[in-house]
Amino acid sequence: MAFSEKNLKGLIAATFTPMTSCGAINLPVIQQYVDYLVQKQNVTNIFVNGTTGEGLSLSIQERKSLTEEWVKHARGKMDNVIVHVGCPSIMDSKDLAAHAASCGADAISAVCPSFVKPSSLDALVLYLQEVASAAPSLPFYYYHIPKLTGITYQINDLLGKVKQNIPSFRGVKFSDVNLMEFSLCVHAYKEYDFLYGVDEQLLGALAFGAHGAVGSTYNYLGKITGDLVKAFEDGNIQNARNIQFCIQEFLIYVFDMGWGLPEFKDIMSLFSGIPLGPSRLPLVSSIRSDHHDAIKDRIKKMDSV
Ligand SMILES: CC(=O)N[C@H](C=O)[C@@H](O)[C@H](O)[C@H](O)CO
Ligand SMILES: CC(=O)C(=O)O
Repeated sequence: MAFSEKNLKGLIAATFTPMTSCGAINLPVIQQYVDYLVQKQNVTNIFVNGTTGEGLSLSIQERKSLTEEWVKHARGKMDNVIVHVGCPSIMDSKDLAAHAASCGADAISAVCPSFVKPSSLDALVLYLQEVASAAPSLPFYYYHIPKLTGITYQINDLLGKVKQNIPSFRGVKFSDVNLMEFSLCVHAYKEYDFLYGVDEQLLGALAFGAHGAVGSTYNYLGKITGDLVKAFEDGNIQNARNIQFCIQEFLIYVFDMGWGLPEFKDIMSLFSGIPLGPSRLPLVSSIRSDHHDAIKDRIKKMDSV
C-alpha cells in the first residue's frame, strides 16, 4: 500500500473557509487563496476544514467540496494538503477520511468528538484507530486542542498506545500551551512529527524540537514567521525573539479587543484582499470599518522587524 514517506515540516496555514455574503461556501476564491499563500507568504502547506476553517460548522458535502477544491488548486504549487476529518459522528469522519484519500490529499487529522467525550484513553485510541483505518494509505495526525475539546489526556500517554494499533499514525498537531508535555513527546517519540499550534509561542516549541507548526496566523503572518523559523535555525535567537515578540504584540491587541476566530477571518480578508466573507453562525465578527486602518497599520509595522 502506498504510504507517503515524506515528513511534515515547516509552516502550515490553517485555512479559513471562503464564504459568500449569504453564508454559502465560496469555492472560486480558493485558487486565488492558494496563490496568495505561495507567492506572498511563502507558505506551501495547508490544513483545511480545521478550527480556523470552521470545519465543524460545515456540512459533510461542503467539506468534501472544499477538500476537492483545495487539493485541485494546491497540486503542483504546494507541498502538502492536510484534511481535518473530525466530526461529532465517527461515521462522517470515516467517510471524510476515505474521501480525502480518494482526492489525493497528503494526510488527514482529526479531533475526537467532544460533545460526547471518550470515556477513557483507551476509548480515544479506539476512536482514532477506527477513523485512521478508513484511509490507511494516508498519514494520520491526532489533533490535540484541549481548550476547545475539553479532552485532556496526556499526549505522551496516548502515544504509548498508538504504535501497535494505528499503523498510519504519524504525529500530533499539538495546540496547547503546555510546552513541557510537548517536549516530553518530542523527546520520547522520535518517529513522529510534532506540529505546534499556538502561534504566539512558536519559538518555545521550536526550542523543544517542533518539526513544524499549524496555525491561523500563518495565513497572513507566514512570511514573518518564516523569518522567525530561519533566525532560529541559524542560531540567531535574539532576532527570533524580536520577531516572536512582535507577533505577540499583534495578538495581544486582538485578544484585548475581545476578538477571536470571526475577527481573524476579517483580518485575513483585509490584509490579503481575498474576499473570504463572513464566518458562519454562531460566529459573528465585531470588527467595524473604523478598525481597519489600525489593523492594517499594526500588520505593516511588523514588516519592518
Ligand atoms: C484556537 C485556535 O484557533 N488555535 C489555532 C491553531 O490551533 C492558532 O493558530 C491560533 O489561532 C493562534 O495561535 C492565535 O491564538
Ligand atoms: C489553527 C488550526 O490549526 C486549525 O484551524 O485547526
